[in-house]
Amino acid sequence: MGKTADSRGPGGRPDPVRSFNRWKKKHSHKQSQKKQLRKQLKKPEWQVEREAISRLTQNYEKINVNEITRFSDFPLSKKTLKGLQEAQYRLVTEIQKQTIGLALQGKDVLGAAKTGSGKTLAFLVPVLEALYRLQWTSTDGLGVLIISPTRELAYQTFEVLRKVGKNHDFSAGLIIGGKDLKHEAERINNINILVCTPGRLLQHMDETICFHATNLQMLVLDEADRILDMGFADTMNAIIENLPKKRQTLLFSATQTKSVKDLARLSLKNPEYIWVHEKAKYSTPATLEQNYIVCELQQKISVLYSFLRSHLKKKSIVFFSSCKEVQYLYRVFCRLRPGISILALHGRQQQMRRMEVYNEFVRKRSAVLFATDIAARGLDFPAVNWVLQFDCPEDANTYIHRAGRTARYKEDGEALLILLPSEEKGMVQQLLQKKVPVKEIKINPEKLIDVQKKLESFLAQDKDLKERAQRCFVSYIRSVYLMKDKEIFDVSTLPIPEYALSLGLAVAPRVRFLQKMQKQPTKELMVSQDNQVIEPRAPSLTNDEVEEFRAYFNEKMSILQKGGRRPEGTEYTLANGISDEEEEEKEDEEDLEEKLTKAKESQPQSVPRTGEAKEASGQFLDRDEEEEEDGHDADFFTVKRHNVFGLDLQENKALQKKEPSKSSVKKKVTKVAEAKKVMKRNFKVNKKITFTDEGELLQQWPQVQKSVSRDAEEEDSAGGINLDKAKERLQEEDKFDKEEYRKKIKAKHREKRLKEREARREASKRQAKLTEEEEAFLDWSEDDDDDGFDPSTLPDPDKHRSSEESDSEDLENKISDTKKKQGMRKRNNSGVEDVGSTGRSRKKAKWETLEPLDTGLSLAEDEELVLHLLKSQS
Ligand SMILES: Nc1ncnc2c1ncn2[C@@H]1O[C@H](COP(=O)(O)OP(=O)(O)OP(=O)(O)O)[C@@H](O)[C@H]1O
Repeated sequence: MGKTADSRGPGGRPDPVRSFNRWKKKHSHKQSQKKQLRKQLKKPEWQVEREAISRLTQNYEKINVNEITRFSDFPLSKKTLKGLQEAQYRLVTEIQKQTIGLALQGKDVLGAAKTGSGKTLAFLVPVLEALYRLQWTSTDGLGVLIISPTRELAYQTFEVLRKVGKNHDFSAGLIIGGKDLKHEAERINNINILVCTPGRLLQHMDETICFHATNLQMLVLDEADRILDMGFADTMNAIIENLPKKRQTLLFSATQTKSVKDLARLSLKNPEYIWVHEKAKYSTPATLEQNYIVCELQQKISVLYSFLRSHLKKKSIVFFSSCKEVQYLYRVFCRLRPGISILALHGRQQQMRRMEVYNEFVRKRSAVLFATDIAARGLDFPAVNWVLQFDCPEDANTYIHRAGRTARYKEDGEALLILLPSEEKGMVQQLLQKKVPVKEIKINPEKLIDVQKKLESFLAQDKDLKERAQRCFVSYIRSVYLMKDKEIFDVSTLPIPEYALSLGLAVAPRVRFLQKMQKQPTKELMVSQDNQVIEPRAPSLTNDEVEEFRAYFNEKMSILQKGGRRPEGTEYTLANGISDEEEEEKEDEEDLEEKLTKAKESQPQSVPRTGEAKEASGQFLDRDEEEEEDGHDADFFTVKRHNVFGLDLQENKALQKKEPSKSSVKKKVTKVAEAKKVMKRNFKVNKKITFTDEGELLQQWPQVQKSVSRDAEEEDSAGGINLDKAKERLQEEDKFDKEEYRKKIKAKHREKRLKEREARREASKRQAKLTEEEEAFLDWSEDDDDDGFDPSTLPDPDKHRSSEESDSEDLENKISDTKKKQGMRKRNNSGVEDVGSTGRSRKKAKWETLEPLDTGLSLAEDEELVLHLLKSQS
């Protein structure tokens, strides 16, 4: 009130002086604000940014998880927020809410949350902010490493990063292999955020000059439990060695590792464990409906076909345990034409094809993707309705990841697991332990469409398909054999012949390790010392053995992928970014498995290999196995196994010391002993005989001995191998061969000489003819002078020239012949050749020997004549 009275002048009118003062005050305040703004605008961008950064970092400590519902509730840079908004990310998910704040504060974080809950953004947002805070530029080099277990997952993460981080100025790169290493190497040094697979990253660390991670600020492991498991152990150890100790580390997965050992490897500093759904009733998304069916192995293909026929409008992923199964069944199902488009994704495809399939499946509204476990983790295909696990997953974690390809981020989805009767109890138990709610449902037998006959007819027409079926068969059996959990996976309970029939094969391909395995129980009975009857059981590998084997396999594959070259002092697990999961499906997997079987055999208690000869004549086909036989390393289990764990030299020695008894017990098999064994068996080599055009008999293989001592050898062949005599014989044979060779070479040279002379003679005849023609032409042109000149009547200048050239060559040849003869004579005289004088004499001879020599004699006679002349000259 008083204020109003004051501001008014007499008569209630406003006091103009006071009003003016008030206006002046307001105006000057506005002016000063404008001035400040103008001043700020003049500031360099980096300074404005720095001030904004300092305001943000001050707010980091004030983050209250309970108050956060949106990304904008976090103190994030405008660039990141803009990127998130443009990609339609506004509200945060639980894992994002709980981890982003901690990560912004610079803490090491282990985050676990159900599949499809948004873990990718939970680490990408802190990644962008970390580099923004430091005002990172391309000249600062590599700032963040994001490692994914598969190429597809790395690609997907990279795409999200590009989308969300598009307003930032950092450079991001994707290094996943399958591309030219050089091409990548040229760009890798300018990358600030690198999304990669472990193998390819290590390859660059080792092979790309100038590539280093010394400035690294943050390491992110997506699907951390997978990356830290045995399959990637060596690669990851080597990568970590190349990283600075002072850095921030973020680990994310739906099934997080709790292994202290793993975490120690990463040297985490007081990490924050965030298990979002630890107390949840189930470990899988609430919107995911999960069922399983139990059916016989031989029914599975028909079940799958019937399933597809009844879900034609849906988008489904079908998981198989091996690559060869995917390859075969994909082809067969394409031929069966179920009425839905089928795609296949596995580790043996070309990178381009893999990318095509991935993008195609993302785009499709209804389709079915046949895949191996390379598609099990992290992939975010939109709107997948069904996940069907055709083969039982190796453990509950794999189940969770596979099933998690559907029902992602608030969407619904269904998962169906197909179990064999022998797998049911163990697997269901494991799933329930892991809080996975699965219910059994029954197949309606009336709706089951049997496709076996169709498959049989396909295979009868197509040999290639049949071979694929055989490989698929062996591959599946092996995958079961190799499974760690022997309570669930028992290869001896599989209905082998029925399974083969269901694939369309009339006869089951031979699976060598199975045959050997079946023989083993007999041996066990034999070695039983306390006269107790031991139940025959399938020999199974211990978990450790399987793990060792897998790790060894990875290592081997990486070397193969690098073309067999392995830089000294480095231990690769994977190369070209091919994940362990992919590699498990490679052909060499089988090679190694076979090695494992062999290694087991080589142990003292293994079955003696008496049945080998019988097996060799076995009626069954097994191409893969035959290939695997080659190049097997008998001692792989002892020597290579040490490498698997990256033990240092001391440990190696210690291990070797511990095992002297084993090696001394084993008798060393020399080549001689092997040969004797073969001789005892009356082993006969097949002969390859061919006939010449004249009907003459020629033995091509094995080569018949031609030396003189052959008879002698035959005489004492009864007495076994005499090494000295064998050596002598070899020497004789060698001499004989050399002599033969010399003769052949001589004959060849002679023939060549004769041909050359013949050619020269021909050339000189042609020359004579041409000179005649030329003269005739000149005469003719003079006669027809009035009719005008027709150029087409001219002789071809090229021809003419070439004939001239050939003449001059001819001439030179002659000269060189003469020279040779002279040279021969000279050598004969003095034994030393004077290069200078030869050159001069050549020049001279060129002008002297112009006339072609035609004596009218035969070549041999010519030669003799020349020699005679030369002799008489000397
Ligand atoms: N805050 C968000 N708002 C909206 N959608 C989101 C959000 N966060 C993530 N999503 C979406 O959720 C889906 C799953 O996210 P993401 O792939 O990160 O899951 P994940 O937890 O990594 O799954 P997985 O364990 O299978 O790897 C994606 O399609 C993603 O776009």
